[in-house]
Amino acid sequence: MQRVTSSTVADLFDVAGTRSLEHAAAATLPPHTLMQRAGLAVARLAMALAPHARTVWIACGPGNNGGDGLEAAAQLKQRGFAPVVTWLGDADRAPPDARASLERARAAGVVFDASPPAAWDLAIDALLGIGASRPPDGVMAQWLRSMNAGAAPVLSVDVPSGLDADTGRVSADLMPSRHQGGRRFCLSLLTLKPGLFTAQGRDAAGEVWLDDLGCESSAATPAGRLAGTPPPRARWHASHKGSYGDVAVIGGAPGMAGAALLAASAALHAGAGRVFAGLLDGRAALDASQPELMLRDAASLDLAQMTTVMGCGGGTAVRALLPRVLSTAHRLVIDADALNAIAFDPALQVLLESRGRRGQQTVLTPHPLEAARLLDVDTSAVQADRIGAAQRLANRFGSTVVLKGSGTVIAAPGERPSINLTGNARLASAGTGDVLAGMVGAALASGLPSLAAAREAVWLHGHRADRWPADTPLTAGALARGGVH
Ligand SMILES: NC(=O)C1=CN([C@@H]2O[C@H](COP(=O)(O)OP(=O)(O)OC[C@H]3O[C@@H](n4cnc5c(N)ncnc54)[C@H](O)[C@@H]3O)[C@@H](O)[C@H]2O)[C@@H](O)CC1
Ligand SMILES: [K+]
Repeated sequence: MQRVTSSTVADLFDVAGTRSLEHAAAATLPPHTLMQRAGLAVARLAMALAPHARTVWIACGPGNNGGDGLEAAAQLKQRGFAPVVTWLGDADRAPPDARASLERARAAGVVFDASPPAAWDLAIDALLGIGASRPPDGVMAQWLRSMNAGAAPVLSVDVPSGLDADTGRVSADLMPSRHQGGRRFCLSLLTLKPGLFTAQGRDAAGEVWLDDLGCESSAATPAGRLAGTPPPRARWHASHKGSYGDVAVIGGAPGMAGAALLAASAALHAGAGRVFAGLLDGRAALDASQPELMLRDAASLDLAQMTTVMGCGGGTAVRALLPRVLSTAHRLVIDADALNAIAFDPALQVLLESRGRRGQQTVLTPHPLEAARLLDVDTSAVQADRIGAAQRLANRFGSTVVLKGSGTVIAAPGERPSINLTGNARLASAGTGDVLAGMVGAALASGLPSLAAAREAVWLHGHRADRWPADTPLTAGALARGGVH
């Protein structure tokens, strides 16, 4: 059993992949073995989370997820705990593994009840796993809401009940409250599922653990991966500012210069050799607080030699520069208003598509609304399948795509999408996206290929937020400079 952290490197398997692994494993093992291993793993984690628990409420559903709960109840009871099971199944219709675990729980003397105990020290949610076919309702939903509202920790078996294991969608009324409720844990069984790490999945699951039940995962193709910590990038002693590349930030239309200056600052502090700010606000001549930044007229920059970060605070003015930038920029990060301009202009889309064929590296950094515009769908369609949306965008435009939001997805044509696990809700503030664009620019300018550059920058951006002191406000300016100064 292992805890999943932002450094974990692991494959992610969707429901179809997990099912085929389950079948392959079950075929080589005596009957009920997988469920017994699953139940034991749940019981062990439960004991570690609440070693002094007097009452453990285990809510079990009608299928094999419920079977895991019943097995865990038997194991806990045998170890001196007092599990109370509420089971929504029917002994005559339960799947064989669950029925065997039901017998074991009964034989162990587990208490079964029709309704939850008056109080509990740990709740185990074994209502639905990867077999959820519709949003929970009725008694099941009521029990989930009780768990969410209780002060005790909640341990979800395999996935939080009602979570779409492939996409991370959960119906809003079953999400834990931000203001009440205990800590949340999820023990994913056999495989890690992508939905645990993106969309609402991270908040619904809480701290994720994996038990592979002693099974190999080579019999299925992963749907994605957790890429873990990027490799450190060495700076040679015998190097100079030209060794780390030039970044040109183009954006900052009148009234929005701050966005471009944030991106430029982030590029500078992320290690770019030289940073030019090509502001569309002709009035800005010097940023006195950042004298290292070289302010230039955007039209005068030789983009073929540089990495360009395009769009931060660009407004509509950025549109006129895009044909030249898309054609000539050797390495390019496209953000914010530049993405919007491309979404509404088929001619720009053709220019973007052709970059890959010319060997030019491109990273798109949309948030869900920008991604929706580029895909000509609405935001909810993007959020309903973030991994699929990121991959479609990458394929459509021949670019690396960073789909921002909880569980940032990074996709590139022909590559397995990955989900980044650094970062937290403190990044939900103005300007942090501009900072990320600048950081991707610096990574690209160093010579990293676009996918590696995107992964490195996204990881580092979130990592800075994760290390941010709790008592210090996180501002984009300080984030760009690498921390609190
Ligand atoms: N068979 C085994 O030995 C193993 C099973 N495992 C567990 O089994 C789970 C998958 O089991 P199942 O395929 O039985 O699926 P689930 O137990 O996730 O759910 C399927 C059952 O719930 C019902 N159902 C679906 N949505 C519902 C809803 N909204 N409201 C009420 N009932 C609903 C279905 O009719 C079916 O009876 C995994 O998530 C995992 O927890 C794992 O432990 C691996 C080993
Ligand atoms: K569950």
